Amino acid sequence: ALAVALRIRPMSAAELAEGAWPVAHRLDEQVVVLRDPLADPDDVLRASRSRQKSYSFDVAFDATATQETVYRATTQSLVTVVISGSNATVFAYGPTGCGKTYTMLGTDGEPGLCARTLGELFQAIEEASGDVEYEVSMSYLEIYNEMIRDLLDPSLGCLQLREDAGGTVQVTGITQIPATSAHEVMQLLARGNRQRTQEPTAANPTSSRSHAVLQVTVRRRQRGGGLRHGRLFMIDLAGSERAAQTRNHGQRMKEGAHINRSLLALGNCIKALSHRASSKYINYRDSKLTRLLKDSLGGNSHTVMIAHISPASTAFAESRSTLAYAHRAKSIRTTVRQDPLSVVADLHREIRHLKSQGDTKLGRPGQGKHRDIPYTQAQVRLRGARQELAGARRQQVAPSHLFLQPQDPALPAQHLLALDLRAQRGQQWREKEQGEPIVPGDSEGDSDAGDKWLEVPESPKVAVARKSIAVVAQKSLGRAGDLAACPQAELSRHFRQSQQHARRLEEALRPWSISEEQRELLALLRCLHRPEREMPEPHSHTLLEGGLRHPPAITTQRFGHRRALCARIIRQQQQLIADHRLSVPRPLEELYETYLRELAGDPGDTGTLKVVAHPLSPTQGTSLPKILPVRGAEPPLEWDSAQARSCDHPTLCPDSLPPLRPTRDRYGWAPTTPTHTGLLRGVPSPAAPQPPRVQEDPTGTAGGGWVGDSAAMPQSAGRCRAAPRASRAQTLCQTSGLSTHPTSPSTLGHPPCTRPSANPGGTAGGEGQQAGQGASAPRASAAAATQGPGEGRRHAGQRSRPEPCGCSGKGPGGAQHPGDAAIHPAPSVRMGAGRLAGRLSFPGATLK
Ligand SMILES: Nc1ncnc2c1ncn2[C@@H]1O[C@H](COP(=O)(O)OP(=O)(O)OP(=O)(O)O)[C@@H](O)[C@H]1O
Repeated sequence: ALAVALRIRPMSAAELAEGAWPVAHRLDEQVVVLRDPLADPDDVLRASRSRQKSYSFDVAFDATATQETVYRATTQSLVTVVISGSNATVFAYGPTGCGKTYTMLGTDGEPGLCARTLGELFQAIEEASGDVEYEVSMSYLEIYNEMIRDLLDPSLGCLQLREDAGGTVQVTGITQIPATSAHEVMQLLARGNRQRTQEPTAANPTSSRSHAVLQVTVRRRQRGGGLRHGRLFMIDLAGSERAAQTRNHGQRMKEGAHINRSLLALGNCIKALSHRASSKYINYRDSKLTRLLKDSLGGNSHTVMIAHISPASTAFAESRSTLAYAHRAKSIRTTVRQDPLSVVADLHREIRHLKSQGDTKLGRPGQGKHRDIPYTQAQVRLRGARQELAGARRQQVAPSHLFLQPQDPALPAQHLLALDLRAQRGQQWREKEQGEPIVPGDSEGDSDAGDKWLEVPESPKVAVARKSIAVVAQKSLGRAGDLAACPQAELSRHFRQSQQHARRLEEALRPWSISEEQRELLALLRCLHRPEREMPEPHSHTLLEGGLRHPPAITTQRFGHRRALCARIIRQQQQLIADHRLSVPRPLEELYETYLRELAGDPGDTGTLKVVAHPLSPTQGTSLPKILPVRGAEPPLEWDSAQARSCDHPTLCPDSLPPLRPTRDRYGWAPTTPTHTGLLRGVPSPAAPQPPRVQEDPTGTAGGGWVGDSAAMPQSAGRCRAAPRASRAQTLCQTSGLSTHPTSPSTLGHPPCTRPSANPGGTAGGEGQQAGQGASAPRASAAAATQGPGEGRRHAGQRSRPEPCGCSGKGPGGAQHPGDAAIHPAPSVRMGAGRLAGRLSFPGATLK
């Protein structure tokens, strides 16, 4: 893009004399603010209008900026551009008397951009390598009243512009003076300036009445290479002026008109170039200035425009239009093209250079390569190495292919078949047992199926399919015999070997006279192949994961079996609950909810669930009771849930799930009714339900603690409630076919045990609270549960101290010590849904 800089000169003496004040300020390195001096702060009608406007540029300078600063920020970079053979342009633009000539030419003490640029240009040429030759020449012209004059030889008169075949605009017949030093150029420049038309105006006593164009041409010739031309234009434009401001008449006025016309043409070009997408045609022909600047503006040049303004309030209008002009120029984009001929020449030279390098490295003379013995030898060795590398690569890749083969291509088919079979059996069973219409994917129905569907015989079609899959699997296993026989360690070793082999080959190639590029290529190839060694491992992981996601038929079968068992357990428990008209404790509801969600695969509802059919209506039939979400409803019954709450979800702490079958050694519970030999040992048969009995409190201080007993249960502050709990447990065990532990405190009169209180604040309610306070009791239970199951059951406000507890180390909740449960799962169902079933069986056997 065209780089645009803005320079604000200091206030002149004349401006200060006429009482002007500064209205243009540099805000930061790029932003300039112009304040309207006529804006009346008391004008309420224009109060909302902004009285100042900011403009941003590539770089902005104020009065404090030195010539050196301006040079470094704008023009210095162009030196390298020009000596490398490209075009560059720097031009000063602005109203008359704003410092354009000062910036470009400067003074003796403060030389301007021209002197500095030329000084650095020659210095760079001097420092350039001996391979490159430079020739510098210069021409200096002015465009005065639309006429081109040679400032180095004014006698030539009016010169003409023409475009050469390459589209470059040239001034015919202009004097080109070779220069060998900056000093020489500056002398020529001074000579030309003396010829430049300069007249005093009211605005500037040394007003330039023409556009001055210094053209420095640098011819760059690379030894053995092509020739390049770099051109540097340094243009000091005449200042735009207003007749009223300059108070010009006659010739001055005519000059001013020409100046303004050419500047207007320049402005139009800038406008058109800044909207290049919409305006395809750029009219450079309106003035000599724009024709000359065609390359600089329209492309093929690195161009810098330095706009100048006065800070004075009296120059506000000119400053505003200049800022807008320069701001618009900022959006011009230029594309620097290189001389195609010189580019081609450079490329040829590069090719020759590379060829000669290659010849030297391979020991091959430029001519007669086939007769050269070292070259032929190198070719043979290279061919051999190539073959060896290819072999190594094949070896390296082969095991990857083995890994990539699926373990058993028939496996997916088997899975499909198993799923189909399962669905088919479920369908058959339901039709037979329930006569229900079947909804595909009805998981609840599947659960209900129990293990009956397992007994449905396999259809002949499925059996045939299974056999054919087995045959295919056998065949494919035979084909992949190598893989099966080759353990992973062996394959890894194989990879390492081939990798080492490749490295050895690479080492062997190193002393050869191969080029740097070839060596780099080899290294790259090795890097490319390396990941393949590591690839099989993640891939095998993926395969393994896939296998887990699609478990084999046997796993599916097992899972179905467990689910069926689980459903049976739940049914029987429901029967038990219904028969005894027991309320469902909240943890059980939660577990049940989790269970149903697992069945439905829906992690959604978290509301409290309530068994609708319970406790008022006994569970009917064999189907699961319907459970509806009841948000915010308190569970109707307190329940010692410490253990259950300590681990709500079976998948989160599966190891703490209570076993279904009571074991004496761990929990102090043992079945006393060996007649029940089903999966739920100790659970009374639903066919012969016995109502739960309320055990009399041996101490006579509390009721049985069962729901509904709360009214009858007096508060018993500070007393351990383990005894009635144990009594209830005992009662239940009697009714459910379980027996209390022979050494249970409830039967042995509470052998005291000293346990540190886990509830120092005494926030957990005691059993008396639970039983006697109805709905508030579960909260206390929950609080107690947070302190560890089986602990902290005492009344609120009870002080923390070791105290005798009337339990046998199981906690006052009777059977509620960690891991306590009345029913233990059979070993075969202690996984997955079976575990969940174990949790569900828990309250049924420990009910008070
Ligand atoms: N940055 C500056 N620092 C100090 N003096 C400056 C600066 N810029 C301009 N001047 C002074 O302002 C006066 C006018 O400057 P100059 O002749 O360069 O203006 P100009 O834009 O070239 O005017 P014109 O277009 O009429 O030729 C000169 O006396 C010059 O020394």
